[in-house]
Order: sequence, then structure tokens, then C-alpha cells
Amino acid sequence: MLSYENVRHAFGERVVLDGCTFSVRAGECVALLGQSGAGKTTLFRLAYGAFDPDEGTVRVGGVDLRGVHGAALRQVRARIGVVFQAHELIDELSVEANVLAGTFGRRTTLGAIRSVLRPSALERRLAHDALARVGLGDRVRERAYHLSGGQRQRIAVARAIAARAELVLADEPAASLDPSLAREIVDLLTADARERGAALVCTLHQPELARSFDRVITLEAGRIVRDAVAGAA
Ligand SMILES: Nc1ncnc2c1ncn2[C@@H]1O[C@H](COP(=O)(O)OP(=O)(O)OP(=O)(O)O)[C@@H](O)[C@H]1O
Repeated sequence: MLSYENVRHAFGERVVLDGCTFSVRAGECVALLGQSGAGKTTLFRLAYGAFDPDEGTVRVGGVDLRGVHGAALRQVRARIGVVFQAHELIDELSVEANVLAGTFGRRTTLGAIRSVLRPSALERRLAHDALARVGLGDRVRERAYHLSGGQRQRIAVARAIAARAELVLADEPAASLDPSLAREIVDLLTADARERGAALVCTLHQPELARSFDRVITLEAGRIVRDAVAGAA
């Protein structure tokens, strides 16, 4: 579903990714560990087609992303669900509207407005199902700013669940949460991916959270230093 082959990239003089090769199959949950600045977010941005790497190949669903733009790139992106950070929620909107805007309309501003103002019955059902799944089924009408930090992060997860994407990219979904909430968020993501047979890649700072994944990849200064079955010594 996602593969990196000998990917190298530098921003100016700074080499950020240095020969990264790994792939993630459909139905596989991969934790990506690494210290701040290791290159984790850059790998995600490449998967989303934000830019081409200096060298190497990035594929999503078998599509080589190099030089892919416009409608073709939008088609690739439609297969990817991104778990946004809770701080990207719009406080003044309801919980439901945040899921609708972040899930169905995220590719264009106009699409976001339409999804919030006039969601289709299907969009609304998917949003409600996802919110029920993360335990917020009774909070759909409340404004996002009424919710706690952990609940807000669950809204961010609901956005990705509602999208029912084949590939889910979660960039530090458990950052700044206490350990039990962090575990809850990670478990919600892995359970959803496993049920649907989706591929999940989740960046984490805390190695102890990686246990519920199938594989753990560790990145250090742009290089993969470990790629192992979760739980392996
Ligand atoms: N657009 C950019 N221009 C210049 N340097 C960049 C750019 N994007 C990222 N970097 C640099 O690339 C390195 C890797 O950044 P990246 O965001 O991928 O790390 P990360 O592993 O996700 O870190 P964190 O855990 O803090 O989010 C960092 O040194 C960062 O400053």
C-alpha cells in the first residue's frame, strides 16, 4: 500500500532522509519511532505527494508519485486518511462539523464548506459512526472547545476513521496525552485499521506505545536503524 525505495532527501545542506527503504502492506500496522528531527514527518509528506524526494521512489497503492500532480494526485490522496493534530480543530464548530470538514472536504476549501453546510446522508452517517466509535456519539452537537484535550484528539481520530481510507497516516496522534489516553488513541487507530484491512503508519515518540503494532521501524537522523516485528527483542 505504501513503499519507499532508497529515498534520499535534503533541505538545503541538511540531509533529512538518507536511503530509506521499507514498505507497508494492506492490513499492516506500523509504528514509526524516532526522535524529533529524525525525518518522520518528511516521510509522511512524501507519501502525501507534497514534493518529490531528491532520489528514490515513493509509491502509494502501487502508484509512483514522482511528477504526479493535479487530478491524479488528488486521486492518490483520496486513498489516504490523515490523523490531524487536535490543535487543528476549529473550536467554534461543532464536533460533527469538525469531522465533516476534516474528512470529506479536506481537499478543497469549497468542499469543506459544502460538507459542513450540506453533508450528504452518507457523510453524516460515516461521521456519526466514527464519533460513536471513539466514544463521542453523544457529543456531536457540542462545540469543539467544550471538549477536553483527550476528547479533542479522539475527534481527530474520528476524522480519519470516517474517511475509511486504505492508508492511514497518523503523525504523533498521542503527543502530549497522558499514558492511558495515549494508549486509548493508539488502540482506536490499530483496531480500526485491522478491522478494515487498511494500512496504518503511526509516528510515535514513546516506544512503549508501539507494542500494539505489527512492526516497529526506528528512524535515526534520516536512516532506518531497525525494522522489526513488534515485541521482538
Ligand atoms: N521544509 C523544510 N525546510 C527545511 N528543513 C526542513 C523542512 N521540513 C523539515 N525540515 C528539517 O528536516 C528535519 C526532519 O524533520 P521532520 O519534521 O521530518 O522530523 P520528525 O522526525 O517528524 O520530527 P518531530 O518528531 O519533531 O515532528 C528537521 O531537522 C527539520 O528541521
